[in-house]
Amino acid sequence: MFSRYLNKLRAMQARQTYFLPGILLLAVLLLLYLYGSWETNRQRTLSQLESLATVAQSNTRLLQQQLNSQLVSLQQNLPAQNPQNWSLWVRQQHKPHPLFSHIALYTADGQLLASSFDSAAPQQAPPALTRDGLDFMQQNPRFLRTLPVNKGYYLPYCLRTSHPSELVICLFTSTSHHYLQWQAVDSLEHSAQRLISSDGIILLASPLPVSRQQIIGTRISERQQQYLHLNSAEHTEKHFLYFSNQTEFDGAKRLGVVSFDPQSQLLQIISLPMASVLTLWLEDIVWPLLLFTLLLIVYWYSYRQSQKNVQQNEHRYSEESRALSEKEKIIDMLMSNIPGSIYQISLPEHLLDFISAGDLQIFSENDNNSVRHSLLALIHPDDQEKYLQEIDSHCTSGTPYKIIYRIQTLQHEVKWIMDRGQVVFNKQNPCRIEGLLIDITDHTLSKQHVEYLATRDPLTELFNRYYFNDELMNSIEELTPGSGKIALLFIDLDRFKTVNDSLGHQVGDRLLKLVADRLRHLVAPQHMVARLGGDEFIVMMNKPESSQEIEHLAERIISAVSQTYQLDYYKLSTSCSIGISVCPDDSNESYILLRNADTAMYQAKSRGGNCYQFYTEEMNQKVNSRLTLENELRRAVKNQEFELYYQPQVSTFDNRLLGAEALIRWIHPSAGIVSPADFIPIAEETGLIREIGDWALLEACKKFSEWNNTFALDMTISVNVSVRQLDDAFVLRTQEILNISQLDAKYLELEITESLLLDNVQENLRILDNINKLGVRFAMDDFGTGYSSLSYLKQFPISKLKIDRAFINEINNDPEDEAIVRAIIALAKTLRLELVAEGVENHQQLALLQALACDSYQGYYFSKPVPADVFRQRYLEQKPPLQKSLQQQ
Ligand SMILES: Nc1nc2c(ncn2[C@@H]2O[C@H](COP(=O)(O)O[C@H]3[C@@H](O)[C@H](n4cnc5c(=O)[nH]c(N)nc54)O[C@@H]3COP(=O)(O)O)[C@@H](O)[C@H]2O)c(=O)[nH]1
Repeated sequence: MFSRYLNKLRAMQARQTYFLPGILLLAVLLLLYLYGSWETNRQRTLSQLESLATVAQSNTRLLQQQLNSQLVSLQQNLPAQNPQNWSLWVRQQHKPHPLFSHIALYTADGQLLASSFDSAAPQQAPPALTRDGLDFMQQNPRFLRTLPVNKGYYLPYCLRTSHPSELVICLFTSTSHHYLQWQAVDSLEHSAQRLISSDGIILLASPLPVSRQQIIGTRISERQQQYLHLNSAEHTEKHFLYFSNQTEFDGAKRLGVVSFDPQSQLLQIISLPMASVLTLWLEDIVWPLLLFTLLLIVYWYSYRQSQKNVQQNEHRYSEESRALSEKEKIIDMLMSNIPGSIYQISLPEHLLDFISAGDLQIFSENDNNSVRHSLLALIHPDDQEKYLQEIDSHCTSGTPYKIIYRIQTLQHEVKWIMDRGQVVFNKQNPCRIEGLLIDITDHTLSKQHVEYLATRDPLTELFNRYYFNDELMNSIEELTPGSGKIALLFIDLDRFKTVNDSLGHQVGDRLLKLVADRLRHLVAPQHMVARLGGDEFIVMMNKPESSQEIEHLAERIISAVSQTYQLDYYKLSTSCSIGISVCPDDSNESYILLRNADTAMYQAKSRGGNCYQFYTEEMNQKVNSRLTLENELRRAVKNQEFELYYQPQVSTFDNRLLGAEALIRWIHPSAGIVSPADFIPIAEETGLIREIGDWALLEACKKFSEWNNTFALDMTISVNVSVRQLDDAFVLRTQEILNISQLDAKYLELEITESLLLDNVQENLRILDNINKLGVRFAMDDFGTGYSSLSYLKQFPISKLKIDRAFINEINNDPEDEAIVRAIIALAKTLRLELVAEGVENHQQLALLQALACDSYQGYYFSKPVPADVFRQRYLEQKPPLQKSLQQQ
């Protein structure tokens, strides 16, 4: 659209530039035409004047001839002797004649003798002849100076006669005689005739205005005489042309023809006023002039129209230009905001014809834009082949394409580019590419970073579990029969939890990083090491040569991990347990391989750790039975398959019932009673312990509330609490249970295992304190088997120690056990803690405990754990005798 206006405007402007030269040309042509027509008209007028002059000359000659014959006749009639009265003779001779009106007779010196004019009135007689004419005349008749007579002018034609008196006879023709009065011919109106004697006297001027009559008979100016060559010897019969400067006669500018008649010695001038010449010329040119004017008007009109159109188009052009520049600004702005650069490339050279600035700074402002860069040269060498292959394929298909490659900018920056373009064809030949380059560097780098994060463990920067799983599955898929094996080495740090809990997570994290570094350096590049989480690592060995190679790596890992670690303020030692599974020997499924390696690792742990263990099928069976148990336990929770047994706690000295420990039993529908030793660990691992523990606590509290009330007792109930149950919710739950059961908090004692309590000291301490604030007391179970830290003992709100069965069992035979029990009793006394000895099975044990002043005991010696109704019936309804013996059992 815009270019159409522009082309139109240029064409119009071009046409306009021809207008002035056109006008000039027309003017020149007009001038040439005018000049030509003027010249033609002038020549024609002159030629007509020439013709008229010729006619006038012959008329004059004719007049002369006739006058000559009259003069000759008068001369012949002259009397030989001078008469008395010449006037009479003149009257006699004077006869009417068409060519002259009067006769006069002069003396040789020009004095008038007589005339046919009225002599009575002197002013009506011709004046004397001047000498100039007479001297010149000789014997030949000729016209003399025109004379004024009686208010008129007469042209005398005179003959110096051969009379002895040298008389001169003159015939007078009035200048107003019709013969002399110039008759303008039709073809040349307003022409005038002048007769001038050879000595420059104006003889006749016809027509002549009255005001100019006095010039008749006068001599023309010297300048005119020279002009007419009157004084030269060139008087031949030729023509002279007058132009507009001839104003001698009537003051009007004239164009005329001068002919000199040597015979009559007269100059005959035929002229036309310039005004008439001009009129004739104008008549000639009027139509062409009108035509030209019309042409000019049309030309001018079309010029004006064209000018108007030019102005209109200029206006439109400027409007369009403005709109275009606005659009350009918008497009520039849009282009600069486009997340990329629009480009055009010529094929096959791959030279950039155009590339918008956009936000893709491939070229700096200093780059010479006139230099056409090759996009191909900018593409990273590693990506060029891929780029060319793509372009080639799209040169055939012509479909839009999307290629991602790197470019090196002229500032040596590497950018990731998404190139979305299309090949453009010219007559089915690929000629160029048009497209959009989008800078996806940030996106690609962040994607790479995300991919890195997605595949890496943030702490150790080893591969993470997800990436490892993918790689394991891929490796298994690629494995073909006979092509080799894959070995998984499942690594778990021994007692890492203790490090974490005792030295804090920061130290634990640093230890994990150091372990990861050692693994990274140990494992060859064709293998892979990853962190599964926590203190679990895994190594995937790709196609190990033999089981020896696997063992060798496992040994090296164990050795490396067990080397001392130097942390800022700590020197730490740890070890690891490794479980090994092999594909395809142990499984072709990645998750089974992992599970098997895990199982084997647990086996290694159960062997004391710091060793490796290959997976065996038996391990799996064990795991399977455990899984079965887990499922059944879930069902048991759902179906309330539990029952509480109660084992009495009695005074060492008099068997007085002090309280009881609630011990859970699982009444399995088919297997019968299942020991808590078998299912509590699974309940703890699966989290089912919360539900089970809550149930046991509620049940025990309800039972003892009931029994204390019913039998007006002061009995304490001890309930085992797993450390997995300890959280803020448990505090609330305990309060709630006390409320529900209406048991006084002072009768509730919660048993906590020492070793487990120390796993998360601060948190556990806070929770125990909160429970203790309810009035609930705590007993430390299995005391002596764990760390037996005195500082913790002081910190925790413990009111009772339960001496572990392991020390009581051989107390009578093993002095060390006795010494330990003795120490525990002393400690409890010092700290003012109650004491219960567990697992008292015989009298000797009881006796020794009595000797050691242990307050109370619990054990088969007095009673095994019994169901509630048995407990009620046996120990509440029937009071047991003091110092009950073994026989009662
Ligand atoms: N978290 C919970 N743990 C519980 C609960 N109920 C029991 N348990 C724990 O299970 C473990 C095994 O308990 P159990 O099979 O009931 O064994 C207890 C006694 O029967 C046994 N005992 C008592 N006297 C003797 C004895 O003279 N000889 C002998 N061989 N065994 C005896 O000791 C177990 C009581 O131990 P403790 O709790 O440490 O006092 C056991 O660890 C229970 O704690 C529960 O509800 N929640």
